[in-house]
Parts: sequence; C-alpha cells; structure tokens
Amino acid sequence: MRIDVVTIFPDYLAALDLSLVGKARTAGILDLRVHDLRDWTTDRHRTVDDTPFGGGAGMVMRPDVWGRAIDDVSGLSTAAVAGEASAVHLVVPTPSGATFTQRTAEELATEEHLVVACGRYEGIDARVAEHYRAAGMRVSELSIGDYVLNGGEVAALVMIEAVGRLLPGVVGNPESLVEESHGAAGLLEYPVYTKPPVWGDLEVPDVLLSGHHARIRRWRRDQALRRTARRRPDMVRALDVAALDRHDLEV
Ligand SMILES: Oc1ccccc1-c1ccno1
Repeated sequence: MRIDVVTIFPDYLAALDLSLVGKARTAGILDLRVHDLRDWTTDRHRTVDDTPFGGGAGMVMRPDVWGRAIDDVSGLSTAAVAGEASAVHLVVPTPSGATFTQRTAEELATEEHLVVACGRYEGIDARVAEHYRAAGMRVSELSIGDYVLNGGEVAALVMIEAVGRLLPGVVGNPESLVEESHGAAGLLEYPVYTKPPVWGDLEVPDVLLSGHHARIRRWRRDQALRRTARRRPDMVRALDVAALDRHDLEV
C-alpha cells in the first residue's frame, strides 16, 4: 500500500518512522510519503490560505494549492484521462466527517493508494472534495471523534496507525488482531493479566490459571460482553446476537 500525506507540518508525521508503522515502511509493506503543502504554492510567501467567502473568523485553505498537490501525489496530473476512476482514495480528516471506526480502517486497509489531506485553520475549501469526487476519486471526509483539534495531522497519525497495523505482515501474530476491542465479535476486549500471579493484595482470576481452555474462552467472552455492556451500551445494541450464539456454540 502507498500512502501520501500532505500537510503544512510534515514534522508532525515523524512518529510514523517509529514502531510497527516504521517497520512496515522499512520492510516495504507500506510506502508512506509525507509532503509539505507549501511546495505547491506559487507566491514568495508560500501562501496556502485566505479569508472565507461569506465572512467569519479564521482562514480557509485554498483549493488551487490543494489541487496542484493532490493532482501530483495521486498521479492525476499525468493521468491520460482526467475522468478515469482513480486507484486513489482521498482521505480528508475533519471534525465534520463521518466517524472513523475499526470498520473504516479495515476498508481503507484494502486500498492500493491513500492520499491524506491534512487541513488546518477553518478547513479546506469545500470544492476540493467536490472536484475529486467528480474526477472519479473516492473521497472520505472522516472524524476520529467528537472533539476539535488544531489540524488534521493528529487524526492522520491515528488513521494511518489503525490502517497500517492491519496490513499483512505488519503485526507479528495476526491472531492478535482477531480478539481486539472492536474486532470481529463487535465487543470490547476482555481484561488481560500477566506475571506476577499476586501483586500486593490482588490476584489473577483463578480460571486463567486453570489450564481449562474452553472455560478460559467462555470467561473471556463473558468479560468482554460485561465490559461492553457497562462501558459501551451503544455497541451492545448493534451486536449480532446470533453470531455471538454461534460463537458460543464453538466454545
Ligand atoms: O478537529 C479537526 C481539525 C482539522 C482536521 C481534523 C479534525 C478532527 C477532529 C476530529 N477528527 O478530526
């Protein structure tokens, strides 16, 4: 997979040189390129924004600068036919976007090429998303949660980590992806324990020391259900109970 990130703060994305995503880049699993939006400006002040039409506070990022940047990194500037459906999926982090979830990460992890446009100020001129949708590109305006950040870079870090770790070969044991919170069962993960078996006056639940794997699986699913019901009742309502029952039969 290739991911191009365009931002006015490229250093913000330095964290992606570290840990699993960094290893995926070194291994050639993930081709991640970070670009400075100002490289596509044409004035000596390298201007990327201007005042909003209709008035209001703050500044809006210019469509012409973003257009040159996205055309370049997506290959559209050299595409034979501008209208051809692009292999690129444009991701625009924004507080006004659809919620980015594990399902979103799973879908994006199947893409060939993501371009992530990190906006700042009051946002990116709305015509940018409109233009690329009309050009046949899939465009997803996504929020990582109901709060406001100063820019899209932090959201980009979150999304790229959530997507990158799903790529084949990135996580050592793919099994570990199955039982995570928000995984296939649609539950939060059960509580985990390791040595020492007694820490102060706190002990590890006996069932986990029993060696009885069927009981351990059942205990863990019960804990996941309880935790989900207590902390995320919204997820319980969405649960596919039939699937859980099928899972139960497997245990
Ligand atoms: O608050 C933001 C500002 C710019 C770009 C993205 C965001 C955001 C907030 C939540 N998810 O994304």
